Amino acid sequence: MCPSVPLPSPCPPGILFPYSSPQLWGRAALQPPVLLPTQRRTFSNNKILVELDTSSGVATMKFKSPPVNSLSLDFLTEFCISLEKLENDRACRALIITSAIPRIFSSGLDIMEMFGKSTEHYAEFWRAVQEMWLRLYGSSMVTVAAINGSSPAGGCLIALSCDYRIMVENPKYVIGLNEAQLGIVAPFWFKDTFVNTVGHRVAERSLQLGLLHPVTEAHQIGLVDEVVPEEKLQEKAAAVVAQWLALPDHARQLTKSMMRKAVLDHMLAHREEDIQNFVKFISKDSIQKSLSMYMEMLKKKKS
Ligand SMILES: CCCCCCCC/C=C\C/C=C/C(=O)SCCNC(=O)CCNC(=O)[C@H](O)C(C)(C)COP(=O)(O)OP(=O)(O)OC[C@H]1O[C@@H](n2cnc3c(N)ncnc32)[C@H](O)[C@@H]1OP(=O)(O)O
Repeated sequence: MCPSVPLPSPCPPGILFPYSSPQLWGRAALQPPVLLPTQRRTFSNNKILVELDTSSGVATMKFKSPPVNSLSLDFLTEFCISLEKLENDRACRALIITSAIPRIFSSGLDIMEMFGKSTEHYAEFWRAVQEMWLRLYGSSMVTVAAINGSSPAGGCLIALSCDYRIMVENPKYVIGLNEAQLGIVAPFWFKDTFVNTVGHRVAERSLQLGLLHPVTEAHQIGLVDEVVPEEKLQEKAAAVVAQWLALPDHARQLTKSMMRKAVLDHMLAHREEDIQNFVKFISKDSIQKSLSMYMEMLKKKKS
C-alpha cells in the first residue's frame, strides 16, 4: 500500500516514490515504492514490437508487418494482445504508436481478409476490428499516434482512436477514411470517431469523397494535431506524453471516458448487428467486384 507518512526528501536514488511529483500520479502511484533495476521491458511478436520504459511509464509500440502494416486478422489479434498487456500493466500509463516500416504507418484493413472468404471468416475478422477499436478508443492510457507514413482507412482509424496525432511532414504521405474510393462504406463507429475529431461538416465531405488528405491539409482540418520533421517525431511524441501525464490519471481518464462514452456504448449496444451488417455487405457480389478491381488497380499502379 502507499505510505501515508512523510517520506525523506529528496527520495533515495532508484526509488519510485508515489505522489512525490505530478509525473507519478496515477497507475504507477498505486504501487508501493520499488527498486528499479531494469527500466526497460520489451515484448514482441512477428507483427509488433513494444518497449515499455518503466521509469516514465511510457510504452512505444512499433508496427513491423511488411510490406505495408495491413491489418490482417493475425495483426489485429497481436495488436489486441499487446494493448491488453499494457492496459493491465500498472507500470504503463502512456502509449506511443508508430511504424517501423518506412513511409507507411498502416495501409488499413487487409483487403484480402474481406475478399473471397467464408461468412464465418468475415464475422471473425470484423469482431477483431471492433475489438481493436474498443480497446484503443476506450484505453485508459494516454495514447499518441506518431504517424510516420501514409495512413488510409483502418490505419487512419488507429490514429483517430488515440488522444493525440503527430504526423511527419512529407508531401507524399496521406491520411483519411477513403472507404468510398474502394466502393465500400465507413462503418458508423469509424464515422463517429472521425466526427468527434474533425467535426460534422468536414467529416461529411471527406467521407463522401473518400478523401486521402496530404499532411498539411490533414493538419488544417484538425485530423492531425501537429506536423513535425521526421527526425523530431519521437522527441515531440515524448514531450506531448509528458504534458498529458503531468495531470492526475483519474481526472484525465474520467474526462476521456465522458467524452468517448456515447460512441463506445453505441457500438457495444449494436456490436452483433454491426457484424451481421458487415458480413451481409461484404459478401455482396457487387462489393466483392469493387474490392477485386481496387486490388487490381493497386497492382497496376506498380507496373
Ligand atoms: C450499409 C452499411 C454496412 C456497413 C459495412 C461496412 C463495411 C466496411 C468495410 C471495410 C472498411 C475498410 C477499411 C479499410 O481499411 S480498407 C483498406 C483501405 N486501404 C487502402 O486503400 C490502401 C491501399 N494501399 C495503398 O494505397 C498503397 O499500397 C500504400 C500507399 C499503402 C503503399 O503504397 P506502396 O508503398 O507503393 O506499396 P504497394 O501499393 O506496392 O503495396 C505493397 C503490397 O501491399 C499490398 N497492399 C497494400 N495495401 C493493402 C491492403 N490494405 N490490404 C492488403 N494488401 C495491401 C499491395 O497490393 C501490394 O501487394 P503486392 O502487389 O502483392 O506486392
